[in-house]
Amino acid sequence: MAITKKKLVLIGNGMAGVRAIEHLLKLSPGSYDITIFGAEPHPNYNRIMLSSVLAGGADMQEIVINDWDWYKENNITLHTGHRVTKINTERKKVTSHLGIEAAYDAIIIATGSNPFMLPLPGADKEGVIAFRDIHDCEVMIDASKKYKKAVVIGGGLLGLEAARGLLHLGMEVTVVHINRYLMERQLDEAASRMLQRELELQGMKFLLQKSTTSIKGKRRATGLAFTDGTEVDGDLVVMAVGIRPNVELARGAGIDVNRGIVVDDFMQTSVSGIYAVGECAEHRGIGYGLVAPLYEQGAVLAKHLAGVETAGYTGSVTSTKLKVSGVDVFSAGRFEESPGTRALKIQDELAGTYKKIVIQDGKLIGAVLFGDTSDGAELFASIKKGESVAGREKEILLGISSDLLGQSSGGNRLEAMGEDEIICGCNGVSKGTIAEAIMTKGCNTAQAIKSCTKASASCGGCKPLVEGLLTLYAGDSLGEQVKEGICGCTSHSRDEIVDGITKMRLMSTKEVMNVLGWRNPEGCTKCRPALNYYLGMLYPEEYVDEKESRITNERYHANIQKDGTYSVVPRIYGGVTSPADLKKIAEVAEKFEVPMVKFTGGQRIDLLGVKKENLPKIWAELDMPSGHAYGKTLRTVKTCVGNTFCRFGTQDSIGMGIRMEKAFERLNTPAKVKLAVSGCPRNCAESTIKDLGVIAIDGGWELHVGGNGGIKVKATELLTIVKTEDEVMEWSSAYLQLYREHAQWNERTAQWIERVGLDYVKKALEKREDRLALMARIEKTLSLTTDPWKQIVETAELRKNFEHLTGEQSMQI
Ligand SMILES: Cc1cc2nc3c(=O)[nH]c(=O)nc-3n(C[C@H](O)[C@H](O)[C@H](O)COP(=O)(O)OP(=O)(O)OC[C@H]3O[C@@H](n4cnc5c(N)ncnc54)[C@H](O)[C@@H]3O)c2cc1C
Ligand SMILES: NC(=O)c1ccc[n+]([C@@H]2O[C@H](COP(=O)([O-])OP(=O)(O)OC[C@H]3O[C@@H](n4cnc5c(N)ncnc54)[C@H](O)[C@@H]3O)[C@@H](O)[C@H]2O)c1
Ligand code: SF4
Ligand code: FES
Repeated sequence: MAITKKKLVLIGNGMAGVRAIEHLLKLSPGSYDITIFGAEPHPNYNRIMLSSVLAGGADMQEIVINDWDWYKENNITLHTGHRVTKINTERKKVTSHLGIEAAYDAIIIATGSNPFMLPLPGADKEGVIAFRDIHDCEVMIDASKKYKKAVVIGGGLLGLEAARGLLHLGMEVTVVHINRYLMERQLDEAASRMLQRELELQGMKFLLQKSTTSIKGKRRATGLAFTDGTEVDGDLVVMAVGIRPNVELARGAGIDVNRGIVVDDFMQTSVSGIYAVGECAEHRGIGYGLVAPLYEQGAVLAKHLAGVETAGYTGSVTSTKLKVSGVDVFSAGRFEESPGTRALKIQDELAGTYKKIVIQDGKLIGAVLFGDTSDGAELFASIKKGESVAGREKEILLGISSDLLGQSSGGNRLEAMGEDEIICGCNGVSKGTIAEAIMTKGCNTAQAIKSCTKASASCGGCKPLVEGLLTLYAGDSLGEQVKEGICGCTSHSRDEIVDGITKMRLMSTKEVMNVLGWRNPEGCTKCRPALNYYLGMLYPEEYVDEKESRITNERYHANIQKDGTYSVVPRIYGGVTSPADLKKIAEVAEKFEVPMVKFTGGQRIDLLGVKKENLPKIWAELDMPSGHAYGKTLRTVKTCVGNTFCRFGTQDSIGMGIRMEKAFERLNTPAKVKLAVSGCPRNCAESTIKDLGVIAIDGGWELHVGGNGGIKVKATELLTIVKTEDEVMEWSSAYLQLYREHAQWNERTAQWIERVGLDYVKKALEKREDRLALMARIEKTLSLTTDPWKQIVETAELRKNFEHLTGEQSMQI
């Protein structure tokens, strides 16, 4: 007797529903007769990637998840362009708006959400749209060809991704946000302000704390009017103010509906045989608006329908990553402080990074990252795991918990993960799938894994984990790593850019961006200072430094402090001062009422709390060179007393240090450079945690390189041993120039040497002729430098400009 298959109807051909079907087909192939209704006229596609389509990072073909053939191959009856309007629970059939009927034994409702459209006067005008599907995307692309100005209402994830896409399409974009700061559902205020500054640099405009009252225009929208009486112009209005679960169909069928369709842990609704997954569902009072939890729901439902034992769905912790090129923002879990939680934060204005972690009962429960999101995947894994991080909080904050992935708790966490555990939430790719791609399909680069499994193809947040699995499974046979651009504005690597600049003799940042095809023609805070550095390094004589491409502190020649004041650190060669200089510093501190005078770790004197307008006056009165305590340049040469006074000293460390500092001061370098000279191996100047540390020995000097005493403490490695002070200068010059010519911008010597290997450095410096050539180039560069404080003090124009800059501008790079 032929067994009649059960009839399963999926309503909604979107991400969550089709995902459940994919799982079901794997778990129990052929056990159901499947019919799918989809209101959109397309096969199943990756909605997440619409942002990338708009921003030029992907085309429509690339975002299809399952093409038409997939439905045929799996014997699925597909009705696209058919909106189901009725579920008849008595006769057990569904009907579409065009009259097609399908009988069912089981139904999955996966109707997603509707974008919330503010019920404003004028909301029905032409040019007012949401951003939800391919059609909306096409409308925006068309509008950008005819109109100039766009307004996006809503500064959440969707609004900002829409705005970035519209900028890419050449429109002027204003984002109107109701809150005090952007993305308040994912970020705290500090991260949000940094994000806003970065997006402003990309050309986005913002109107915060604005409540829209109406949409202006006759037939077509021409702008918005606000409650405070102000207005903004715009020929395209995109509403991105949140979503509402699409529940009307379920409600009409008598299914229990709250905000979403109420489901139990097996995605079962209040009506037997009818299930719901995705954004339309409400589980334990929560409706999710991100793919990762919806895919988890789909996996549970598929098991349940296939009769495979499952513990059920218990809810998800979520993480988000804004998909805007040139800006790295990550948020996970409960990032807001509340009673009983402890928040630790670290902010580096210079590098433009911010990190916040939130801890409760010794466990990590939330995190916010800006500028550098490389720890995101690991932090998220720890949050999900709910493991104790007690005693490791500081390490985690500073990113030196070498192995949040778990080595500290015995064995690598990636190794310990189950095959079914999800690595890429956006695409629902498990560890097992990636492992199989690496081991049986020869995918030995992150790019190959992406093409093969789609892992890391959407927000990119899982990339560190994918790379971790590559190392785990491919080990030594790792192929060429994915080609990464220096930032989201370009896919060119540092070496390709430097090569391009040299071969085509490109002479300005704009020219580089144009000729090398930057995706974002304005560049961002990562690439602009980097290009400025590379051009200055390659053309020391011809290139005119672009002040506007420098970070704030370098433009002001002082470090901005948290209260907006600055710090002044004069150059004190080798840390050796004189009564006359000390008097001068004291008088200046008194006269300008400097609130704090402090000795720095690098043996300098820091005048803290100086008002911006007083900077040139203080520099004039001090009449001392800039200590460059603010720049990517030589900071200090720390010295011990050496054989001049110390009974252990074997050489004149003070003399050597002063000679080095006088030689290399004002040198632009990829990242800050700190030096030290110790008079004997007791190493009182801490030479072994410096970028270049010199240690005197009997009859000579040891040169140590690649140390770091900052966030990631690293001891130096021995480069060479020399006999004379002249040789110290020759090797130091050659080493610093090699670093200048080969490191990536913002890469400290420690990271550079870790990347290229000490052997590479030794080999490049072993021949004297090579050292002399490098030395000649550094000397040329050094001969062209001037003291910036002196220059500003002596140039009325520079001084005037300086004084006229506003506080707001000072916060931008
Ligand atoms: C531009 C954009 C970017 C995003 N980026 C991210 C991101 O980076 N990360 C992330 O996690 N999430 C992101 N999201 C959210 C994510 O896309 C959604 O959470 C996800 O698509 C929801 O899946 P779903 O299946 O529940 O709904 P959908 O994917 O919306 O699918 C529902 C489908 O059902 C159809 N439908 C509705 N009613 C009926 C009916 N009565 N009959 C037949 N068909 C019907 C709809 O037309 C739709 O095609 C983004 C969303 C957008 C719009
Ligand atoms: N990268 C990602 O993960 C990503 C990208 C896009 C969309 N999404 C998802 O898509 C869904 C929709 O995104 P969304 O950004 O629209 O939703 P959202 O609810 O996260 O954000 C909406 C924003 O609009 C603001 N807002 C509300 N009313 C307003 C008004 N009258 N005027 C101005 N601003 C107003 C809110 O303050 C809020 O910040 C969400 O579930 C989101 O998670 C995720
Ligand atoms: S490093 Fe040696 S020479 Fe220098 S102060 Fe210490 S003991 Fe003296
Ligand atoms: S988690 Fe977003 S692409 Fe993998």
